[in-house]
Amino acid sequence: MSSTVWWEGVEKTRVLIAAGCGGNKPGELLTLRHPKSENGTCYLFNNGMLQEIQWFKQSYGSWFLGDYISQDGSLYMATPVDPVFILLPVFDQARMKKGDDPGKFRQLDEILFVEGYPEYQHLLSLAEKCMEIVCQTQEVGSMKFYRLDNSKVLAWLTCKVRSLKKALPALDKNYAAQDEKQTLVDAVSIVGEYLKTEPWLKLLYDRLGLEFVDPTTKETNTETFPNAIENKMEYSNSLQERANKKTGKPGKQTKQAKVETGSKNIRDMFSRASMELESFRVGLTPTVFYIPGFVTDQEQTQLLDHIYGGSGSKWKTLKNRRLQNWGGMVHEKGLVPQELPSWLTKITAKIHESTGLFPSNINHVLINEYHPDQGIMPHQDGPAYFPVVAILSLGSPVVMDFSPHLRLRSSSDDDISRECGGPERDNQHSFSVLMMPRSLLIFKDDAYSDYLHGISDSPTQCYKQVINEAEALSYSDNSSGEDGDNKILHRDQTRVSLTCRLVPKILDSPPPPMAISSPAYSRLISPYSSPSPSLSPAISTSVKLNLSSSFLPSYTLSTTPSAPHTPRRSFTVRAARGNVAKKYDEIDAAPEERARGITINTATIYELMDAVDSYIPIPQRQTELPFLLAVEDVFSITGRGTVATGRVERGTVKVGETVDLVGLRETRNYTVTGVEMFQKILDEALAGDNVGLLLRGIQKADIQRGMVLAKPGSITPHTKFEAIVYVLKKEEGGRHSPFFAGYRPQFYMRTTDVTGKVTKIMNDKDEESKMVMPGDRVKIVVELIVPVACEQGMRFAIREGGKTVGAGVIQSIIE
Ligand SMILES: O=C(O)CCC(=O)C(=O)O
Ligand SMILES: [Fe+2]
Repeated sequence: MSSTVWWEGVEKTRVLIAAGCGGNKPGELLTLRHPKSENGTCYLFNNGMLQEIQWFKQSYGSWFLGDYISQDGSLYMATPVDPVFILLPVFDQARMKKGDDPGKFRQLDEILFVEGYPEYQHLLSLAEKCMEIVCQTQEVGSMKFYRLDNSKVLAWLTCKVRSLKKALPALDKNYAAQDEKQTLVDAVSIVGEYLKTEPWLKLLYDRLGLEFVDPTTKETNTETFPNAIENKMEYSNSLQERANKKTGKPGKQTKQAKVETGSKNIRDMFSRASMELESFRVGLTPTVFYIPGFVTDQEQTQLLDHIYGGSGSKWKTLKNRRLQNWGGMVHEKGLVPQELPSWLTKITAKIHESTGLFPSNINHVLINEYHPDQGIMPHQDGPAYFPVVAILSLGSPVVMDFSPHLRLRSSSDDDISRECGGPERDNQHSFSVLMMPRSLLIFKDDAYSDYLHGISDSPTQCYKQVINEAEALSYSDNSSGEDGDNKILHRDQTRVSLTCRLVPKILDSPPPPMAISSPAYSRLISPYSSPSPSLSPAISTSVKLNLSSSFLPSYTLSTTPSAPHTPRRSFTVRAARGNVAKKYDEIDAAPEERARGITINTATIYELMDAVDSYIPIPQRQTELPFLLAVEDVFSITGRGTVATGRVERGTVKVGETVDLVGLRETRNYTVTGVEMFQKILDEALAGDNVGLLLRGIQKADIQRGMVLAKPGSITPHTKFEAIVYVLKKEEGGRHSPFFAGYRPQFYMRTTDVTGKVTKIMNDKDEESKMVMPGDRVKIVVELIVPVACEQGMRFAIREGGKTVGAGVIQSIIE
């Protein structure tokens, strides 16, 4: 989905259409080197997505924006680009390869230190996520080192070219009409727009067995947005001239023009799918997508025929269901691959291409079969597949429950009354999804890492409170589940699901078996250790986490101490919605689950909760102070208005009250017209509550993370302050080198990073000093580039591209 936003705070207002911005966050403009031309080029970085900016201009035209006319009638369009292309030359250079030697392994922050281009540092976490696909990595302690690997780069490029070649005929008749080899050449030349001729493009031609064609004429046609470090939205007219000068070879002119219009679409296509995916997002947070009718009836039948058609030996019987494993064996260190059969690659390619979420083809599929009274225990999928999983459902519908990790609640007495969404349900953070046959469920990131997912083994399930009821039911021809108001689903058929994931790490052979196999040792190193029979019977522990509000630490937890001779405890807790007590240990212990890479180490969770509970005092809610909430996210709710979410840091706020919106822009005030907690409407919110505040008269674009909502007049925005900071040492994960006055890191203040400059450095005695070494504690003066709501005593972190390098507290406000 694209949205049009005003881009303010740059010298001249421009109109930019950007993908997936959601309208309220224009994102950051970063100046990076174009991967082909190496010229400084402006990219948009938003929501973890890197986008290149294209520029379109008509000879005459201006924009009418509200009551303002922007004379620049150009249209800037941001389209997602695979960051691997952009980072490739940087990683290439960083390995300092000479001749045939493979070069050096380097840490990400070193690699991204590009002379004259400090904004590469913003891509740190993105690089961490995406560059393993083209790098070899080595871990030493907590440090990770990367080195670009030519064969991986070529494999990745070949894959890009192949999927592009496959997609071209569907996009443009010209491609459909030509022969395959020509389409391959066209695909390479499109990909080549993002590659330096030496070495990549030549190597790629070579690998594909094509004759290398000098693509220099293409380079002049680049229409990406050029660099302007000081004035981000300035552009050079020469670009337009260049764009107009089509320098294609004579006779190829028409073809060239066609390829170019096509190529714009095609560039988008790398991520267009993920833009469209946005419309399938369900629930507010975290990231869950539900796509009804992902496969047709016919495709469903064909898949089931293949699943049941084989020899039958593929099925493995588990305790509570049957399972087929396709794609190879997953080990903690990666996948020992086995080719997927073509009927599976067909469906996985469809998932890969239409969602745009997997960096390369899905290579692992689990097929689970559930009879109506079978389910899967709450679990987390293994780290090998992080961060995304796609589950295709066939056969009977079912409800999948998600419950947050550290907040597993006990089998308290009201569980049964709660089971179907009774009024007392207080599981603010749990949620459920109705999975209809032929649908695709995708969950990623937080939903993958911070929640357990499971399916109860009850043949009837309640779908009253699912986050996707409308989406699931509107598409379904099956309304037999409706049972008055109770919304009970009768699972009267077998369900089959395909859990489709990508294991990026490929192993050549299985890792050697563990040399030491004592249970105590394996418990230390693996979350999957089996209980030793001699240590049973285990002691049961009752855990009561009272999460009546979202004020995190306000639970009580009582445990029956384990007897001294029983080092292992068993924990009996209830599934978030089930009325059947579950032994989570069963999952820890089940070798089949372990082999599947499922991880749940509940014992450690409870040990951790024990420790947390006895260690951290319950904080007092600071309800007496003036209200303040730091905005974490903003949503636009059709028909209702704009909702800002976040945790109330202090004070209280009631419906009808006026609040100031402070920071990043001029302070304005708005009326709170609604206060909501997870699925609960409230009259007021107190310090510690995680809430959404519905605000009157505000557009989504006017409010963003980093602003605060506060009692009018209680806090003001500032750009300059004096602070005491501690700069982390290298060993503490901090910088390796000193910094000087003029240093420009990001200051993480409440919910956002703001760039700022350290303008003055002072030692303990208030004498000005020149340099700050890692490990130093100093006083500094900071000037932020935008005003932020801040005050004396406020803490912040100093970060470089997402990595914390220091911490500080504001001593006094200067401006
Ligand atoms: O069958 C499902 O929908 C869930 C399967 C699952 O969670 C898994 O295979 O890890
Ligand atoms: Fe799972």
